[in-house]
Amino acid sequence: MMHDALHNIDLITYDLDGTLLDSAPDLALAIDDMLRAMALAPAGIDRVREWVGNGSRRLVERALVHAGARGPDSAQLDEALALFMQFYARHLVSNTRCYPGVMACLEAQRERGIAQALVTNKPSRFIAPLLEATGLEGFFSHTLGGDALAQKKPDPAPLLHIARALDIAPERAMMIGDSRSDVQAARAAGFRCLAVTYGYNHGEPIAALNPDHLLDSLEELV
Ligand SMILES: O=C(O)COP(=O)(O)O
Ligand SMILES: [Mg+2]
Repeated sequence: MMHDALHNIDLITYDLDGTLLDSAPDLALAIDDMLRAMALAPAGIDRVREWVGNGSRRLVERALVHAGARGPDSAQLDEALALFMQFYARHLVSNTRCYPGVMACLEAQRERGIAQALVTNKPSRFIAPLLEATGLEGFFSHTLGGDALAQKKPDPAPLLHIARALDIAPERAMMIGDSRSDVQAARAAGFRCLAVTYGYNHGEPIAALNPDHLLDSLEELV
C-alpha cells in the first residue's frame, strides 16, 4: 500500500545533504583542511554536522567563528571559502554515502510517475559529480544548487521555480528534507513537508518544527 504522505502528490523535491546523502564526513574533512591551512584548530565532524544546511558560505563562516578567527571580515571569509571549495572538491566522495532506502525510494516514485527534483543549498558545481558517484544521477528532472537562484532555502523560490517549470500546483508537491530550512521553505511555498529524523538539523530534533510527516527512513515510501 502507498504511504499516506504520497496521496495526491505529483512532485517531490528532495534535499541533498542529510536527506539523500550522508556527506558530513567529507564536509568535515574539507573544513578541517581549510582550518589547518589557515593555522586554526580543526573542528571535527560532530560540530561540522551541526553547521551544514545553509550553504557553503555559512558553513565556512560558522567554522571560522568557532575557531576564534577575529572578524571574520568578508575578505577573510572569501579566502576561507575559496580554500574550502578547493579541499571539498578533492574530498567530495571519499566517505559520502546514500542513506539506506534512498535508491529504493527514488526508484519507487519513478515507477509511480511522480516527478522528482533536487533542491540543495550546496553550490551547484558539486551536484552532478556527487550524484554520479553515488548512483543517483538520472532520477531528477531538475537540480538546483544554493547559488542557482538569487534566493535559497528557507526562501520558497527554488521550490516554486521547479513547480512552475513542471506546471504542478504547490499543493500537489512535497518537499523532503532534514533541516529547518527545508520545513520553512516547504511551508512558504505551500508544499507538503516531510522530514527525515536522521539528518543534521543543527543538532536539534526536526520533530519540533512539526512537519506534515516524519520518517526514520525513505524506505517507508517504497
Ligand atoms: O550545503 C548545505 O548547507 C547543505 O545543503 P542541503 O540543502 O542539501 O542540506
Ligand atoms: Mg539538508
